[in-house]
Amino acid sequence: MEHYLHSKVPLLEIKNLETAFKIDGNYYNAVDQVSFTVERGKILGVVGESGCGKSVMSLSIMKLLPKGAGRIRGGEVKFEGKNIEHYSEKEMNKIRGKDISMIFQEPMTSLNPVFTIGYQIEEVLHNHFKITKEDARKQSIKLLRSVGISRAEQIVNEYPHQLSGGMRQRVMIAMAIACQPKLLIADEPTTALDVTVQAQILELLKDVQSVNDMAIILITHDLGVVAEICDEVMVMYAGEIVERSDVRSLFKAPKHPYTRLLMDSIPKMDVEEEKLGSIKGIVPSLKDMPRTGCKFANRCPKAMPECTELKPVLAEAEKGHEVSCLLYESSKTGEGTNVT
Ligand SMILES: Nc1ncnc2c1ncn2[C@@H]1O[C@H](COP(=O)(O)OP(=O)(O)OP(=O)(O)O)[C@@H](O)[C@H]1O
Repeated sequence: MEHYLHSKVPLLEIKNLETAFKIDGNYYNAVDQVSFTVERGKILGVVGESGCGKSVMSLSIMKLLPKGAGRIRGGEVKFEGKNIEHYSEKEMNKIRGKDISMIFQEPMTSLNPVFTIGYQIEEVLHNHFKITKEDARKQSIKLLRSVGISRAEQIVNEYPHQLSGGMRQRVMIAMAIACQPKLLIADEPTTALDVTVQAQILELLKDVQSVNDMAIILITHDLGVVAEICDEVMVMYAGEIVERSDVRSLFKAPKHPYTRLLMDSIPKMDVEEEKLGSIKGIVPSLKDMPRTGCKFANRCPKAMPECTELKPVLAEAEKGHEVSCLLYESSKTGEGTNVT
């Protein structure tokens, strides 16, 4: 019975999250009224250009916002049904690395250059488990093998600078899964790598996800990456979710003009490479964010006069497919159309 109840609770549940930064004495929201859930064992892609609030959102989940500058000022973050708001730093440290772990774009900044790879993985194990030095060493070699590093016995004695970028990212993944977390937050894990290595790392993430039955939040500016491995996708613009659905229906019929533009900028094999920069204009800074209407209106090729006045609501335009855009009736009323 207990197991049944437990499995009904989403792994991660975010409700109306608002995270703000203090600029010139005033707070501005970098994450604005964001709500979503992550189910056990699923991969959720979070996509959007630079400055859309993807990283701030994940730092909010981990309670790792820069002290003094950023704070969660509304909403809640529940992990396995428990609100983390009142967790102390000590309690959060128990969760970080063990239940939720994180990998970043550039492993060189997360790996400590003065310690060996083995030492760093073993430290994660010692932090969370009572384990002998010998067992920790065995375990770290096993972990390195599990992420496709064949020379694991040698690599444990090497330093980060002795490895290639792809190898360092594998090491980061080994560290992140060392305690078999229930949730892995991967923030642009392949951006710094060349295309072939990118594909290998994505494949590896998918493998470790299924072996460990972890959930993953994969943050990226690249919808192509989402198509590769995600189950669901959430498109963010200027701190808000503008579209959310399962991957298949998003790619089959993207609804938000922003999502369509992101899709047009996925590099195609036979067409000269275009980058995300091809969307006209830039994400406004927090201080310059439009205060009324849709935040994307001034860059939107489909903008109508009411778009700068009326705020669209994220609502179901089709079953399981939500969008926040006044082109859809559901976003005007806030009620799903219940199309089946
Ligand atoms: N420490 C900070 N102080 C003030 N503003 C910040 C700080 N960190 C982030 N921001 C602002 O919050 C907004 C969201 O930034 P965030 O880094 O989450 O975007 P992102 O979508 O993750 O982009 P990127 O892909 O470049 O990391 C941006 O306007 C950014 O300038």
